[in-house]
Amino acid sequence: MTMAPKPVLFVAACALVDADGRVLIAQRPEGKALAGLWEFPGGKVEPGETPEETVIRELQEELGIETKTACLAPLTFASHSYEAFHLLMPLFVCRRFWGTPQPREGQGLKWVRPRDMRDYPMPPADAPLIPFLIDLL
Ligand SMILES: Nc1nc2c([nH]c(=O)n2[C@H]2C[C@H](O)[C@@H](COP(=O)(O)OP(=O)(O)OP(=O)(O)O)O2)c(=O)[nH]1
Repeated sequence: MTMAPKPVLFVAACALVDADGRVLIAQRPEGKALAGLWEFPGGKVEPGETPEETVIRELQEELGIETKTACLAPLTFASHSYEAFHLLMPLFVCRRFWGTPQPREGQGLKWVRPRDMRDYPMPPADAPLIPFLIDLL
């Protein structure tokens, strides 16, 4: 039997870094897929958007902060097969942003050191990204 090919889902995410080298993670709200897990802020790349534009939009919508393309540095990416789709997710690093992140969607927010991220359950696609943040910070 042949299987239907999985669609590739294109998501863009961002590691916001504070002056102490901690990274912001957000808890996925109830009702969404992977609810309760801690993730990097971000979301689906909409048609016509660059991944940088997606990150800038999602940071505004989810956290109420502003940044710009010049402040987003590519770090690495996730490529992970979930049951229903294959996730392709570039991860940017952002150290320069305006405003204080607020939980605009009622999500939990936490600033954590990359070496402590293992204490926060994250989606399976995210685990391979953590060593890159440990090396960077
Ligand atoms: N934002 C984000 N999504 C992640 C991470 N790891 C991971 O597997 N994902 C998955 C979960 C979702 O299947 C997908 C992101 O979609 P989403 O549902 O959060 O995106 P969105 O905000 O555009 O969604 P929605 O309002 O349409 O529900 O990527 C991560 O670290 N950050």
